[in-house]
Amino acid sequence: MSFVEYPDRELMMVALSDRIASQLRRALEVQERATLCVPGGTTPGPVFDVLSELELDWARVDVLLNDERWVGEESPRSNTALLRARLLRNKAAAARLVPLYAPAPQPEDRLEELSEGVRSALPLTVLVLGMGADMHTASLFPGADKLEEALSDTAPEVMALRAEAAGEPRITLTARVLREAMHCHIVITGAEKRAAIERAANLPEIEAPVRTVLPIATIHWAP
Ligand SMILES: O=C1O[C@H](COP(=O)(O)O)[C@@H](O)[C@H](O)[C@H]1O
Repeated sequence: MSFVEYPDRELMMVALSDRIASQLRRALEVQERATLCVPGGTTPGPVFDVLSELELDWARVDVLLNDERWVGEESPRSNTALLRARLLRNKAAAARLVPLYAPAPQPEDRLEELSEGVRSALPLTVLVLGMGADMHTASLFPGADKLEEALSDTAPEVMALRAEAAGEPRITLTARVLREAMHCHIVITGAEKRAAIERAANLPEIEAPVRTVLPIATIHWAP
């Protein structure tokens, strides 16, 4: 794992956006399409704002979330709504959204069709992950009901998980899909998350799920 420390958040968001865009551009020189996989939550909004304005052949980019909370887009907790509002606009409006939510009472009701869409966008060209202070990444939460399977090499690409800390049911890419990404970035802010990621490096994945991607990740941190 490599660790990049920035003096402030604004600088980090601009530098990371540039790096993501150049990795996508390079991939598009040698392949027809590229996939950008991004987190939801409170951290990535400013990266989305910058990225959405960058010059790129967005029409050849598939955009996919790491995970989704099982809520409709009218909910302020919808990661898909965040994507539409902050990333899939300006120049990036031409990108294709690979959905990780479809209206239904439970994620299992739509799991097969959503997984099929995800499979069509694999492997991930550029993976950007967030992390909670509890060391979850995507929706791989410590204590989640099917975490062991979701971390295994034989997991399906997408799973529905439930965890007390997660609130609503979740749908998430599994660890093996994350680990197969060509480029992997983790974006975190603040002292609490820095301490958490340092702790994660010495814990088993079942206690610190983010550890599963640390060998391939570049961590971007700002205070
Ligand atoms: O629930 C989630 O949390 C993590 C971390 O979010 P943050 O608000 O602490 O930045 C996020 O990466 C994940 O995509 C999201 O569903």
